[in-house]
Amino acid sequence: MNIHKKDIIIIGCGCIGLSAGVILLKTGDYNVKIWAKDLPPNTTSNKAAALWYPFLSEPLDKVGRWSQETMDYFKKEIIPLGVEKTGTLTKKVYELYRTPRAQLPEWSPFVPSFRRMKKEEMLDGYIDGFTVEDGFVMDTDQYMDWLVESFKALGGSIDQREVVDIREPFIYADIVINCSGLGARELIGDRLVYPSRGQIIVVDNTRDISLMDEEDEYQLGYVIPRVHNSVLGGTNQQHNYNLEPSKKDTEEILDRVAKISPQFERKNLKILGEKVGLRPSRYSIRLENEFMQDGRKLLVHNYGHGGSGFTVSWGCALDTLKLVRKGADKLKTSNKSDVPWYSLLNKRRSSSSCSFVND
Ligand SMILES: Cc1cc2nc3c(=O)[nH]c(=O)nc-3n(C[C@H](O)[C@H](O)[C@H](O)COP(=O)(O)OP(=O)(O)OC[C@H]3O[C@@H](n4cnc5c(N)ncnc54)[C@H](O)[C@@H]3O)c2cc1C
Ligand SMILES: O=C(O)C(=O)CO
Repeated sequence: MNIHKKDIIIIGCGCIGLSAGVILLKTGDYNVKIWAKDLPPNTTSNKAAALWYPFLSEPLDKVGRWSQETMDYFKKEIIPLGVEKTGTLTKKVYELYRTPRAQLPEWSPFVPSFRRMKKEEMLDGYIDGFTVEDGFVMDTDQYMDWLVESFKALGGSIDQREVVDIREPFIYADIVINCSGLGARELIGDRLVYPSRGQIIVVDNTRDISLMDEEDEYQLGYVIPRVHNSVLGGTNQQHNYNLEPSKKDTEEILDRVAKISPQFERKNLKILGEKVGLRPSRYSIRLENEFMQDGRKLLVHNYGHGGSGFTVSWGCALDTLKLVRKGADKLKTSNKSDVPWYSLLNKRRSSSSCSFVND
């Protein structure tokens, strides 16, 4: 531990916490430790498909910028390392509709390669759609393992431990990053974050294009080709905490993807497994500073990424660094005569009493 660097504790070892940790460590200004209840492969992040595509997350203008910054980071820092290392493959993506879409997605102005699909690209049964030429997909287990390796190679350390009281990590660090995903509901009492249950099916063959039928944002049909297999999805069941795969959902997903193209009819597929994850949904991704303990401690919130955690991860990590820098400058130095931290423990706090500082 280098005493000239500021100590930071990140709560959470999903794609959000790990990306933030890598960006902070790359500056050379911080000692970074992750505390997390669950480690890969037992995080929501490991249950994701995953492809780069803004989905089920707000606010769409910021999601647009964060998505483009993430795409730029992948192109510069990750894809050149090769698929064997990172499990990341570039794959064009088609978003398909059976009804006309007058409006372009609000995030699209931020993504130069975004365009409406041409007639000749359309699949049977669809009349409208969008495409991003330089999209990419991650085999999430392989990608998460690479993220952990990268974080540790930069000097980061990971403790598997649950944080029951948000004030605990502040005993050891003046700056804490809250990347707890759905856990923020309990950790800081944010009842605005809730689960959107997603079930996926892993099948044996890979394909050349990611195909997403989001005609109905709850009855999803998508095929996401990955390195060694493809992922079929999916479901979007809000406030559903069931982590067990459901036979009914599997059957309905297979019916929906068969409608995308006859090549995905179940007779042509070999099911390798099913996964369920609870997307950390929130009306808006929370990425902001909160000053604690009379301004002597800084809590940076980075959670609530819904269906786009991977898609915005590096953009949000870069903004986390900006927030840390801005917040650290404003921290009051703790002097010894201050009230000791444990005397605050009997003052229960609800999130509504937090003083949010939007930087
Ligand atoms: C089926 C499915 C498909 C998806 N597909 C895509 C996709 O194609 N593209 C995309 O961009 N996104 C996709 N997503 C969304 C993406 O998975 C999430 O947005 C992302 O995983 C959120 O990352 P996270 O790090 O915030 O959360 P998580 O991965 O849940 O990590 C949270 C971490 O915080 C820890 N934690 C929580 N509370 C505490 C506590 N009190 N003490 C200590 N540690 C704590 C947890 O243990 C964990 O380590 C998909 C999601 C699902 C379910
Ligand atoms: O199911 C999801 O959350 C997606 O982002 C599509 O892969």
